[in-house]
Amino acid sequence: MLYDDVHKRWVPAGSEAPSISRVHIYHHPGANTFRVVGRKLQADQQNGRRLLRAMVINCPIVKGIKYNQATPNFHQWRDPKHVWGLNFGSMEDAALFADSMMHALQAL
Ligand SMILES: CC(=O)N[C@@H](Cc1ccccc1Cl)C(=O)N1CC[C@@H]2C=C[C@H]3CC[C@@H](C(=O)N4CC[C@@H]5C=C[C@H]6CC[C@@H](C(=O)O)N6C(=O)[C@H]54)N3C(=O)[C@H]21
Repeated sequence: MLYDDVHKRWVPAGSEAPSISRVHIYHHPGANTFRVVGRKLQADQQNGRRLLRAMVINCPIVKGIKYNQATPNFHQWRDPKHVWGLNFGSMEDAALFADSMMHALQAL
C-alpha cells in the first residue's frame, strides 16, 4: 500500500484494485543493493492472450531507513517520495519479511 498524503488515506500500490501480492526482497550481490519487489498473485488477462502478474511494488531499500512494525501484520517505511505499507496475510509472513528487511538493512 502507499499512503496518499493529499487525501490522507492508504491506497493499494500498483493499481486501483486491492490485490493479494507476493513480496520478495532481492539482493544484487555485485552492487550489494536490495529491492522490495511485489507482484500480484492473480494474473490479469491482457488483450485475452498474455497473462500479466502486475508489479505492485519495486523499491530500493535505502541504507538507514527505519522499518516501522506498526502492528504485528502491518509494517511500513518511508522513502524520499513515498510511505509504503505492507499488510501481511499472517503474522508469520510479517515476521519473516521483517527479519529479511532487518538483515538487508544491516548488510547495507
Ligand atoms: C513519523 C512517521 O513517519 N510515522 C509514520 C510511521 C513510521 C514511523 C517510523 C518510520 C517510518 C514510518 Cl512510515 C506514520 O505514523 N505513518 C505513516 C503514514 C501513516 C498514515 C496514517 C496514520 C493512521 C494511523 C497509522 C496507520 O497507518 N495505521 C495504524 C496501524 C494500521 C494498520 C493497518 C493499515 C492498513 C490500512 C490502514 C487501515 O487500517 O485502514 N492501516 C492503518 O491505518 C495503520 N498512521 C501511520 O502510521 C502513518
